[in-house]
Amino acid sequence: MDSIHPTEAAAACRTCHIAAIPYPGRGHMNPMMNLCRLLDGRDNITVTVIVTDEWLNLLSSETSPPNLKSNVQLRSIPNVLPSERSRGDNYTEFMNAVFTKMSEPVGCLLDGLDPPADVVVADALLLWVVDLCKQRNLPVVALWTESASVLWALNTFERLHAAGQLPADFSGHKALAYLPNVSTPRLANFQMGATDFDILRSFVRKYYWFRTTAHSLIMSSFDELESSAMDEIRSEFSLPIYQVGPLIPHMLLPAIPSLPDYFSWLDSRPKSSVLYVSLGSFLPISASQMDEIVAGLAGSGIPFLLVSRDSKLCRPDGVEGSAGLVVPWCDQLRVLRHPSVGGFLTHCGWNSTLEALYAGVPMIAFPLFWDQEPNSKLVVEEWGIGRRLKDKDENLTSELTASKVKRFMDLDDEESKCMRDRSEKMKEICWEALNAGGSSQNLQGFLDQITNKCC
Ligand SMILES: O=c1ccn([C@@H]2O[C@H](COP(=O)(O)OP(=O)(O)O[C@H]3O[C@H](CO)[C@@H](O)[C@H](O)[C@H]3O)[C@@H](O)[C@H]2O)c(=O)[nH]1
Repeated sequence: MDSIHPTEAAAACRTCHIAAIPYPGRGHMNPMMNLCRLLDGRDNITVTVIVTDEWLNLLSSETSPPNLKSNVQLRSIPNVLPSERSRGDNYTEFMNAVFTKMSEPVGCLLDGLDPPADVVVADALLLWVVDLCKQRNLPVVALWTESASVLWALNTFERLHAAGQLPADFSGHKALAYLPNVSTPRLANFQMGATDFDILRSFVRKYYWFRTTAHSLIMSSFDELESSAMDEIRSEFSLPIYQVGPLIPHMLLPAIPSLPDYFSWLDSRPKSSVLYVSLGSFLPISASQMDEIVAGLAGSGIPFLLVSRDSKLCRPDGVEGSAGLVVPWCDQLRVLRHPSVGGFLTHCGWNSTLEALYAGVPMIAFPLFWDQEPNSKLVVEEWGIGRRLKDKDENLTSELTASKVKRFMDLDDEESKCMRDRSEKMKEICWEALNAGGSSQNLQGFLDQITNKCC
C-alpha cells in the first residue's frame, strides 16, 4: 500500500468548522467561552458559538467582552427561554425549557451554517444534541463543567441505580457514605429536597449520553487537581478524555483598557485585607439569609466587596455603617487576583472554585445546591484551603458570620496562615497545569483528533 508522507497529509487537510453549543447558564457559558478563546487564533479551525439573543447581548456588553479574533463567531437563536436574570427563581421550569425549546432553533441555525459544521462541541447537559447530531451525521464532543470528583460520584450513583441498589433516600445510607478511592465527595452530599431530587435524579441519568454517544469528553478541571477521580474515570470510560482546565478566563487578564471604579476602591485597601463575597449567578439565597450575611460582614469590621443584584444594597457609599462596597456584577477573576483581596466567601460553584485556586485566595464555603456541597468538601477537607461559614447544625446568624469572617481574615491567626500557605501551593499547581508542558496542553490532543476528521 502507498504510504502518505505527513506533510502531504497535512496539505490535504482543510479548515475544520466547529459549532459550539453552551448550556445557557453562566456557570456553563463561561467555561465554553473560555474553551473557544483557547481555540481562537489557531490554524485550520473556525468556531461558531450558538447562544440565545439574550446571551449574545450579555456577552457583548461585559467588562471583559468575548475578545474573540476572526475565527470564532457568535450566532444567536431567538429568546426561547426564561431570562438568565430570573432562571434561579424556577430552575425546573428553566431546565424544562432548555430541554424542549432549544433544539429546533439550534438545528435550523446549524443547517444554515456556511461552511457547514464538521463537529459539534456541546455542554454535557444538553441531551437533545445527540439526536440533532445523529440526524446530521455530525460527531459530538461533550464539555463537562463540574469537577471530575462529581462526575465520578454521579457515575457511581448511576451504577447503583442500574443495579437496583440505590435507596430512595440515601442521606443516611452507610454504604453510600464514601466513594471508593475518592475520599471526600459523597453521594449523600448532593443536597436537595425530595421533589427536586426526583426530578433531578431522572435528569442526571441522562447526563450519561456522552459515555456511549460522544466522540470525546472535554473537562474543565485539570489532572493534578483530582488525580484519583480522574484515574477512576479513565479506567471506566472508554471515550477519549481531555482535561484542559482550569477553564477560566486567565487569558483575558492582561487585556483591559480601563478598569471599573471598584478597582480604585480595592487599590486603596491594604494587602490581603478585603473579603470578596459572591454566591454565584444562579440561585438567589433568601432575603433573611442575605440580611444575616450582610449584617455579619458589617459587624466584622472587615472590608468587603459584595456582589448582589439587590438595588437596596448597591449604594455608591457602600453598606451603611460598614467597610463594605456592593456591586451588581464584577470582573471576578480580576478581583480575585487583586492584591488587596485576602479571602472569598463563595457558594463553591466549580468555576468560582477554580478561579480562587488560580488566584491563590482561600475560601469561606457556603454551598447552596448540587455539586457545591461536594466542591466545598474538596476545598475544606481535601485541600485545606477554606473553612465553612456554618456547620450543618449551626444557624446562619449575623454573629456567627461576623466571628467566622473575623478569624478567617486574621492574617496573624496560625490556622489562617497555614491555610494561606496551602492556597499558595495550590495556586502553583494550577499555574503549572497552564504552563507549557502542563496538563492543560491536553487541548492539543483534542485538536489533533478533531482536525484529523477534516483531512
Ligand atoms: O460578579 C460576578 C459573579 C460571578 N462571575 C462569574 O460567574 C461564574 C459563576 O460560575 P460558578 O462559580 O460555577 O457558579 P454558578 O453560576 O452558580 O454555576 C453553575 O454551574 C457550575 C458549573 O457547572 C456548577 O458548579 C454550579 O453549582 C452551578 O450553580 C464564574 O466564572 C464567575 O467568575 C462574574 O464574572 N462576576
